[in-house]
Amino acid sequence: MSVIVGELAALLGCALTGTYILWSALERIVLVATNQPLTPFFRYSSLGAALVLLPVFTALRKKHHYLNGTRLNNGCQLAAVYPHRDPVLGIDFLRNSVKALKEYRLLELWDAVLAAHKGTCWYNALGRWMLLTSEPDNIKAILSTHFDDWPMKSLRQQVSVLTLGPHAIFSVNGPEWHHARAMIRPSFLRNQIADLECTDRHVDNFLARLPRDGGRFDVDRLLYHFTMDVSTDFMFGYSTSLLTSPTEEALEFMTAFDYILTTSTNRARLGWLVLLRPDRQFDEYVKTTQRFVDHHVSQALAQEKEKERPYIFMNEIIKSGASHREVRDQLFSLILGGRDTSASTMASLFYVLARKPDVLRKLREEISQLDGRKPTWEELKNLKYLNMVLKETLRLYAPVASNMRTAERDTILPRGGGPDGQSPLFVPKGTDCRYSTYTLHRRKDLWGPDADDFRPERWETHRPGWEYIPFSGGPRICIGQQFALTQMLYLIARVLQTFKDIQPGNDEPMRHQVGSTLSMVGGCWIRLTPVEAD
Ligand code: HEM
Repeated sequence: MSVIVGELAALLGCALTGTYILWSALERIVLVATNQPLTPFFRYSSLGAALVLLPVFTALRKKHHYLNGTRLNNGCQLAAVYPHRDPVLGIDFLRNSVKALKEYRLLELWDAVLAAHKGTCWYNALGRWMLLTSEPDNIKAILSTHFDDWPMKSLRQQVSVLTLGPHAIFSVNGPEWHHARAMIRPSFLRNQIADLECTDRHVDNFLARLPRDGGRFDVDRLLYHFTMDVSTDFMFGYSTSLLTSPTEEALEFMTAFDYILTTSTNRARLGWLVLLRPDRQFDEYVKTTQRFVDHHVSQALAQEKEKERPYIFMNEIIKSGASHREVRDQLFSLILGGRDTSASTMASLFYVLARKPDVLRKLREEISQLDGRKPTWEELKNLKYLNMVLKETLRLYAPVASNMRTAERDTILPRGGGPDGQSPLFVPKGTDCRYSTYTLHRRKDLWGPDADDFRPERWETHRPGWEYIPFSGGPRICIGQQFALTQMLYLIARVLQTFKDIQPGNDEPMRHQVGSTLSMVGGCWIRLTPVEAD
């Protein structure tokens, strides 16, 4: 009933404001053309007032469309609305979000909002109404069952275009995305992913950098160097060697890569306002990263470079017939997709291991089955407890902690409507929907009362569905999932074979900065005791 009343009121509002705007415009046109007013009520028309009423008219039209869609689509009900103090622009929510972001508790803020609104609600972001959800059924609809309704647009796409280029797999949708995915897929299907030789070389370099004297150090930075070295080696057959002897070119690339990654999210948040805030450094660094990738692509295309390994991702992509530009954008996507996500996950894991002696002890017991041998790929997969520990890390500290999609057309989400949030929800075309993986992975109704605790043992019985999406799900599921898991399992196993104890290097609480991936504030400081120190 309230939907019908609201719909009628919105329709009436639309009719009144629309008529006034149209009439004022006509009055002005007729006056200019004939020097005569159109009606005797001319003096009540005003172009200024019409301009002010235009956004009101647009808002009422959208509201009418939402209410009408809700009424006409069987079972749909209205979703909760965040109780804005400023419902026009939502400045209050923006201010809270910026404050929370600065205090490293943005994810907790969204968590509280979702808890207060039964898992789904509307909020106003500078005049644009957006959905926030942590409902597994909604996430499944967005990523899988209604995949075509929900392309990757808006902020996330803008970030990708800015940093990776227009052809990058993260920047495109529809046929272009199918094409990009098909181009990359063969690189990941090969059993070379299970070939640990390349990873092993970089793990050796990583282990060599770890202090053996029990001194505290920041493992976070070394992990980012490790993932960059290993990614570039797999992609180009040339490693940045940041852990050993980086070239000038590699250091320049790393500096540029870090800068554009940290600033791109903020730049994309500005939308078109970005034109008013040019950042020369950003543009320069984008060129630096492109030059770096270009250089290696050109070498491969000219086949000047002797193959150091039989299998290099770049050569596989080139074989697909892709243009130089496409190869560059995809390779850069793969480096971006792989470097920070894996490093962030492993940093969180080290932080936890330094504070969970029980987990560490169990892990070391399991690893001791290898009798000090380096694990093979099959052995890695059989280290059950290690696999559970990694799953639990990806649950609590999923590096891609939230994500967003945009409704391409009017569509329906299965949950979020009605007072209990369990009815279907009509979603108008153009709506941005943000989903919080952070909240989803910590929901007590889905994970039990100990959802906030790090408890790898839960994975003995838990068979996850859409309540667990560290690698996303559906057709756009992370293409590098197996590659990433193998690298991480291998590195952790080798560290535990080399060091018998991990201790915290400071008393700092774990805090994460939210960018395109999570990064640990202040790094991850630990102390290690080598096995031979008995
Ligand atoms: C812990 C490690 C990783 C995590 C948690 C992770 C997570 C994710 C997530 C959540 C997505 C979906 C993004 C979206 O739809 O907006 C994604 C996509 C993707 N990831 Fe990963 N990722 C990891 C490692 C890697 C690695 C190592 C690579 C490459 C070597 C990689 C390459 C990609 C690519 C290319 C996509 C885009 C797929 C598409 O759009 O079709 N990822 N990843």
